[in-house]
Amino acid sequence: MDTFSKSVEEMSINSEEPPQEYVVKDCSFGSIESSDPSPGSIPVIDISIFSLSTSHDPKEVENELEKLRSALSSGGCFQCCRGKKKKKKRKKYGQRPLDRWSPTLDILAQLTRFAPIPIALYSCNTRDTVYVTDSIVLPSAEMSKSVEEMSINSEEPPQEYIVKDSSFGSIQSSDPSLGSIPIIDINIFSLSSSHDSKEVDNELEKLRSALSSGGCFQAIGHGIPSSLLDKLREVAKQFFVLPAEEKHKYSRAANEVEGYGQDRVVSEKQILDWSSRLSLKVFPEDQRRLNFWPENPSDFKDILHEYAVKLKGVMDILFEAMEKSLNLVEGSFSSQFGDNSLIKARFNFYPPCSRPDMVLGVKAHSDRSGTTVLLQDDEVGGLQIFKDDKWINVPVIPHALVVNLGDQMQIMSNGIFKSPLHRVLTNTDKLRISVATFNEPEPDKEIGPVEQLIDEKRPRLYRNVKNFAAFNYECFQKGKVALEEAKI
Ligand SMILES: O=C(O)CCC(=O)C(=O)O
Ligand SMILES: [Fe+2]
Repeated sequence: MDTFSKSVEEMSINSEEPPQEYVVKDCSFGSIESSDPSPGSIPVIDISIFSLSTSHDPKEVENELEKLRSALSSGGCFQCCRGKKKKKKRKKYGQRPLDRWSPTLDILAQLTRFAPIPIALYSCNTRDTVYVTDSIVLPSAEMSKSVEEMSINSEEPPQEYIVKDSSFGSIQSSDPSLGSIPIIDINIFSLSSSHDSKEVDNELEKLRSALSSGGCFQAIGHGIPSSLLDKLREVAKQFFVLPAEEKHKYSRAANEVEGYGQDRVVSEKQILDWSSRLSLKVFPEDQRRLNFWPENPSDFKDILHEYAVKLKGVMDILFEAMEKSLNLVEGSFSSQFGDNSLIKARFNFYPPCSRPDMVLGVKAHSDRSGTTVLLQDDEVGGLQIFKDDKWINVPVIPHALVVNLGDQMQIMSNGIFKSPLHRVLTNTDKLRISVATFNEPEPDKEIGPVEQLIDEKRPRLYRNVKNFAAFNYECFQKGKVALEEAKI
């Protein structure tokens, strides 16, 4: 089977010769043993001194700051330790979960108050050793004001938010194209419905056509009570309008996805989105990190849980219908997600913006998920899908759910179903809320085009992939598009 190549762990265990893709041309760096160890040439800095909560005397702080300035302006690198703790026996292999770095990252974040430097640092161990596990970038934007604050003061968006050569106009001025996103009654697909087979076939054909053209439709008849959808939007709004200090209790770490915050910044050139988000993993249930689930409003957790359980049922109906619409064996898609597939919820909050002609709520992207189900705001539009070479508005239908496919379904369907490019426009006077839920395969499960969809007329378009989330992130950092990179 054609797969992404073996992991380095596998090759190492078998002492295999590294394949061509790993070989650095014209290499002259030798192995780690043969390079000059130069002990002491990378300064070691005790960053706990910079923590706001410590009581070091100002002289000590100044000394350490000077060491920091000198390290960063010479080599641009240092090893950090935190206090003078006893040396603990370190595990031979394996990294700490990244959330354990958070206290260190917080101190590093505080550093930018002292030193206005873009810090590109690495996750650090508690004592003297820098493990290069995942680089984090804390450019000034990440530390600066939130979009909520700027919106309240009607501030002009800073440079980092301005989309160059923007021509998207504001939502009011773009072509409404009502009706161009199909509406599908998914109740017809549920086992308990009593529709005749002709009706079911018609709706399956509508589904196939929607997903293989725009990759998107509005689902009605999904069975989730309207009152629950209203409550979900309401608790989301209540959370986002809380004071900043309250929301910051749930802030995500700079190098993590879960929690409250703005864009995860991976490059200095990145244009920022005019939105705040709260991202939470809801399934598998035992992987929930409840410390990120807001206590305020008090019914937030229960409502999200209730919605998530119902949504899982909707996803099951959708998978079955998608398989049927392509005459596939039952489970062709769903079995690729595994028994412990992930569902992540992302609450999006778009405050009004004084320059909707130059700033986007979310820049154009396709979702990396398998399937995304989106609850839109009940009044304010903004979502646009790129279809037939133009951006079209997704109309607001208060109790419908927008279904758009993600990249992994495009791969599994061998390119028959589409993962649409979409974006969100801002507006000058109304805030907008949406709740996106992303269904993804278990990270360790290999996914790939369903064999039944590969033939001479339609050869295999994509390789098999594992952990598409990580692959996608890697590509994003390099300015590449994961779907393109997964092509054969
Ligand atoms: O807010 C929306 O309508 C869409 C949000 C979105 O595309 C996302 O969260 O991936
Ligand atoms: Fe999206």
